[in-house]
Amino acid sequence: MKVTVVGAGAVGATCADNIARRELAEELVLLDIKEGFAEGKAQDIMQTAALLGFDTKVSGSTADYAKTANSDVVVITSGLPRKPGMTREELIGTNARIVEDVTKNILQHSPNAIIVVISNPMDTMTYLALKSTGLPKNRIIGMGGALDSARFKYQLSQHLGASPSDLNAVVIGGHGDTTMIPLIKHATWNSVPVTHFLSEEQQKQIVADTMVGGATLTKLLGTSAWYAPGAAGAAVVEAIVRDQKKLITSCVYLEGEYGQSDICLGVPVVIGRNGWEKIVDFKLDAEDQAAFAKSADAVRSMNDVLNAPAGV
Ligand SMILES: NC(=O)C1=CN([C@@H]2O[C@H](COP(=O)(O)OP(=O)(O)OC[C@H]3O[C@@H](n4cnc5c(N)ncnc54)[C@H](O)[C@@H]3O)[C@@H](O)[C@H]2O)C=CC1
Ligand SMILES: O=C([O-])CC(=O)C(=O)O
Repeated sequence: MKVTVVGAGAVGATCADNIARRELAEELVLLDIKEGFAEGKAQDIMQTAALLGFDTKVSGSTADYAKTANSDVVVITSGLPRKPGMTREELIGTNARIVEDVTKNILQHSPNAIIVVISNPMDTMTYLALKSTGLPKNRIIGMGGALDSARFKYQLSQHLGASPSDLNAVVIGGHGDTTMIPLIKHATWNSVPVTHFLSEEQQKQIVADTMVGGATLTKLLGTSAWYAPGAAGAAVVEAIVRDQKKLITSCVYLEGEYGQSDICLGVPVVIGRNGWEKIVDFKLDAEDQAAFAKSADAVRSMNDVLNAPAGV
């Protein structure tokens, strides 16, 4: 398998590092627009091979897309990250241009690639990637739910004193500070509902802290996070290249599922060699369904910015 990661910054390089050390590809190309940057990151990762014992061949490229030719999976992380006090949505103007340009270049050399979009605002960038390329919908996957669900499990683990890997919990909806929906009523600690252990107050706190997980780290770091985002991107790549049929909440194109159409939003999907292969459209209660509709409204108004005359 050949994987390309576009953007060799914090998230792209961390994602590439995870892919290499877990040998998710035989060949891995890092590409960046900044002269020499991707080559440098690739060499640095390759110099861990003797220490960590992996055989993935990692190389870098300064915007030479020919080197990415025939990639099976392409992860797009190119674009600006937010600074403290900003929302992800404020990145739309610059990042839309970058994502549209990168996707076009990628497909010229890898027409069959499955594309994993990470750049923010991710729900709108996923929609843009789909609409601007006209690719079959199953080949465009936005990564947000994998990360938000991992953060949800982290918050739950802190309150429960539980191992995060013992927890089952998902976040659906948009990947925004106010649009994500941590489904706490469905979360379990090895099959026992977490609501059994937590007060109403604690549950509210966990949901609120999960929703601003990215903003909290941005404030602490001065830029947005990369370890968990990079690992979450690699988890989606792993599900594809190993044809795992994993159920991972991801941002995909909806055509009536969860009552929404013509929008990309986070829902549980089965991921395998064909990209996202199936949406699991399970019945939400009235409260969660209303939250999903509200989340869709917010993402749809961001998508509308793409077509606005003064937009991108
Ligand atoms: N979906 C998610 O869950 C997450 C999304 N993000 C988003 O991922 C993106 C990247 O974040 P970081 O890696 O922290 O930023 P960064 O600034 O460290 O790296 C971005 C890289 O993109 C490169 N780049 C810019 N334009 C390019 C182009 N046209 N072609 C190729 N490379 C180009 C830059 O040179 C830079 O090296 C941001 O938009 C951020 O908001 C970050 C974390 C989680
Ligand atoms: O918070 C940000 O801007 C980056 C991101 O999407 C995340 O870490 O969830």
